[in-house]
Parts: sequence; structure tokens; C-alpha cells
Amino acid sequence: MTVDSSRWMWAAFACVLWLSLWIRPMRNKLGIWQPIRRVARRLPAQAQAEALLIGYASQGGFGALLAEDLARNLAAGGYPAHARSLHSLSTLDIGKANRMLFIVSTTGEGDAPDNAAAFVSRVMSGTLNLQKLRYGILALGDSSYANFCKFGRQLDAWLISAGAISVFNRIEVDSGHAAALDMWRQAVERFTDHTLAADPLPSRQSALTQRWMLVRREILNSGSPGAPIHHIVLQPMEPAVHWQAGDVGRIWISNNFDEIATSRDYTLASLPQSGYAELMVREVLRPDGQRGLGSGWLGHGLVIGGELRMEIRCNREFHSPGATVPLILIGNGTGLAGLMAHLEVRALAQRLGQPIGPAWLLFGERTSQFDALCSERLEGWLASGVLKRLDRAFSRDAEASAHYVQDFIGLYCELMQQWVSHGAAIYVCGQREGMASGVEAALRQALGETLLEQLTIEGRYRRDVY
Ligand SMILES: Cc1cc2nc3c(=O)[nH]c(=O)nc-3n(C[C@H](O)[C@H](O)[C@H](O)COP(=O)(O)O)c2cc1C
Repeated sequence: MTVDSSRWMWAAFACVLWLSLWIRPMRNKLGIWQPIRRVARRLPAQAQAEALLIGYASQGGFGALLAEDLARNLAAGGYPAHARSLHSLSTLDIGKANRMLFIVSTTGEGDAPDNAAAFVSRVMSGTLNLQKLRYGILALGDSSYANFCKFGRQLDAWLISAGAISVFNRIEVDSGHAAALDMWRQAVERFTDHTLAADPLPSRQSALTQRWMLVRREILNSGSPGAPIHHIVLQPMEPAVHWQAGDVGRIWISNNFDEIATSRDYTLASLPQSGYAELMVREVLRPDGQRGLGSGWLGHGLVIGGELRMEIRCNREFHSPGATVPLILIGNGTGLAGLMAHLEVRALAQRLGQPIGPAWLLFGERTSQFDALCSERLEGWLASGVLKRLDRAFSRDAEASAHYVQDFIGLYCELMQQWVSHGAAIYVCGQREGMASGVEAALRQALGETLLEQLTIEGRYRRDVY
């Protein structure tokens, strides 16, 4: 290298050094390159800062499905998001979050879903400072109920009182109405500044509506002082979708003019492996003596060999905890359907030579003579070990040791505590008023408030009640 060329190199190096030292502060001052930096940094910064938290509370599974679909949709587009049920969120989780979306339904008579119970009692009962939280709410409901979207409204009011800032007005969805869901989608896109992939939900729902044939129908409680319970057996007329214990069949009721009038939900009593969907339908008699629309049609109007349309609805809050988990099943009347499906899970596992955990069924009805529903099958399961214990309470039997199913909980309090301490899950299915509320009060008494709440949080106390 000559002296000249090395001089030039040193001069060039000095220039570059000077320029780089000068440009850095100047470009910050003048805003030069800022847009480039912002765009370039946006995604990684969001990804590092926090994933968007989508909190859901859902009784029937629709809200859970929407929340999980949204999290998947966002994550697939490179936008980190998690869906978490409200019962798994603590005060700390909410306090830390900067941005949240909530998808919550209302159940019962304006109640929060079961999987929000702990959130309501633990988080919403306190006074939090959520001033840094920006949020949006999708409230699911049905305007035919007196308290439309009540829990969504309560949650919204609580968030505002805690200082959180709502980034768009609460969106209320009446019976899954598509226009409101579309508004929600647009609001989410604005909130996240991210375009969602085409929503697969509506097509998924229509894909689930299938043609079925009524192949068998019998009355399970002939002679009962109560209304007849029909055992309805349906065969799929096209390749059947899969379902799980706990899922619900939504039957579309046809009127005489072959128009779809309305729908009714019934918990499925069988598993798809049997090849049939089984339901238990209690006949409803109106004060004017007319039969209820759904139960009248299924119990009498529809002929054997007749066709109907049914959509299988995911009810994940009542899915099986796994065949090896000890299980206490409690219910009355047609609630036996949902409990039978869980026993079918164990009967199937047993047939396949797989291990099963102990199951205890506590069931209540009116008379031992006429209302011991599905007795043969239950006693067969008791003999084969699918059931470890079977206790039935008959309210009209004079000699009964327990008149209502909840009476057993006090009677076998210690045994129940033992099962729970061995990891048992408690599943309740049937009538909300009377049975489920009585069972809950008895469980609270037998296990204590704290343990019952803990079981709810851990998903070990689940209900499908109506
Ligand atoms: C037993 C039952 C009770 C309900 N009670 C209410 C209610 O009080 N207010 C309301 O707006 N919607 C009510 N609904 C409608 C649900 O909120 C609505 O169907 C929602 O889409 C269910 O969402 P999910 O499947 O996530 O729970 C009720 C639904 C059922 C099955």
C-alpha cells in the first residue's frame, strides 16, 4: 500500500465515524427514519411485550370456541394471543395485563357461567386499579331471557369502575347473531391493527347440522307419577361428526309445513362409537294441556323412520376428565343422559382393555317402581366394575333412606371427602332449580366453601344443568 492510498483510507474512515456520530442524534431529533423504525419494530416489540390475553367465560362452549378460534387465528397471522378461561385468571394476571379481550356468556337467570364463578368471587369482588388496561368485551346472550347479557354488562361495569379503558363499546350477541359477530371481528381488527383470516366459524356450524333418522323410541318411566321420559335413538344418515361425553344435540323442530320452526338442546347419552345418538326427552305439558313443541314432536309427532336435523354442540365444560380419574356423578331425571355418556366413556375403555378409575353414581327420581331409569344397564355396569357405587334416591318412596339425591351427600359425607381427597371430579347434570342448587348447598356443607371453590377452579366440579 502506498502512503497516498493509506492517507485516503484514514480520511474516509474519519468521515464515516463523524457522519455516524452526527446522524444518530440528528435523525432522532428530526424524526428521520422514524416510520421505518416503527414498522420494523412493531411486531417483535408486541411479541416481546405481551401476548394478547383473551379471557372467556362460557357455559355451553360457544364462547370458549370463539375465544380459542380467535387466539388461533391471531397467532397464525403472527400476532401472539392466548385464550384463557376466566377461572384460571388471578388478580395478578389481570393487574399485569395491558390489553385484553373478553368473551363471556350469561347463563341461568342472568348468572355468570360456572367457569367464571371463582373470577367473580375472587377477582371481581376486590377493588383493583386497572388504569393501564385497554379492553373490549363480546357479551353472548339470548334476548328471550329476562336478563339479557347480564354477566357481560356486569363485567364491563366492574372493569370501568376499576379504571380500565374500554376501546370499543361492548358488543352484545343475541343467539349467535352473525351481524354482531361481524362487528366484533371488525372491532378486534381495529384493536389489534391486524387483519384476521376468514372466520371459519359459520361454516363449521352449518357443517355440524346433519340429517338423522329416528330408529327407536321408548318410554323409560311408564307408570310414573311424573311426565313421560322418552328414550330417543337416532341414526346418522350421513357420515356422523364426532362428539364427546357432555356434548349436546341441538334438534331443529319441524312444524307440519316442513319449515324449521325452532330448536331444542338435549345432552347426548351415548358416544359416537355406538353408531347412535341417544337422548332422554321429558315430555312437557303446557297449562292448556298441549304438549311442548320439542318434546311433543320427538315423543309423538315424528314417526319411526322419520328424519330430523341435529347439530352437535360442543359443551367442553362438561367433557370427560379422562377415564382413569375417579368420578362422582350426581343428577336427576333426564340429567341421567349426560351422566350415562360419562359412564359410556369408561365402559368403552374397559372393552378396549384400558384402565378405568372408580365411578360413583348418585341419582334421584320419584319412585323406585317406575322411575329407576336404565336400571338394567346401570346394574350391569355395577357388576362389571364400570360403576363402583350406585345410590338412588326416590322422593315418593315412603321407606327411602334419602328422598332427594342431595340427601346422599350429607349421608355419605365422609366417603365423599375420601373420594375427593383421592382426586375425584364431581359432575352434576339435570334440573337447575331444586336439584343442582340443593346439591351445591350440600357439597358446600360436606366439603367446605374453600374446597368446593378450589374444585371449581381446577375443573373438578362441573355442571350441565338446565
Ligand atoms: C340454561 C340457559 C340459561 C341462559 N340464560 C341466559 C340469560 O339469563 N341471559 C342471556 O342473555 N342469555 C342466556 N342464555 C343464552 C346464552 O347466553 C347463549 O346461548 C350463549 O350464546 C351461550 O354461550 P356459551 O355456550 O359460551 O355459554 C342462557 C342459555 C341457557 C342454555
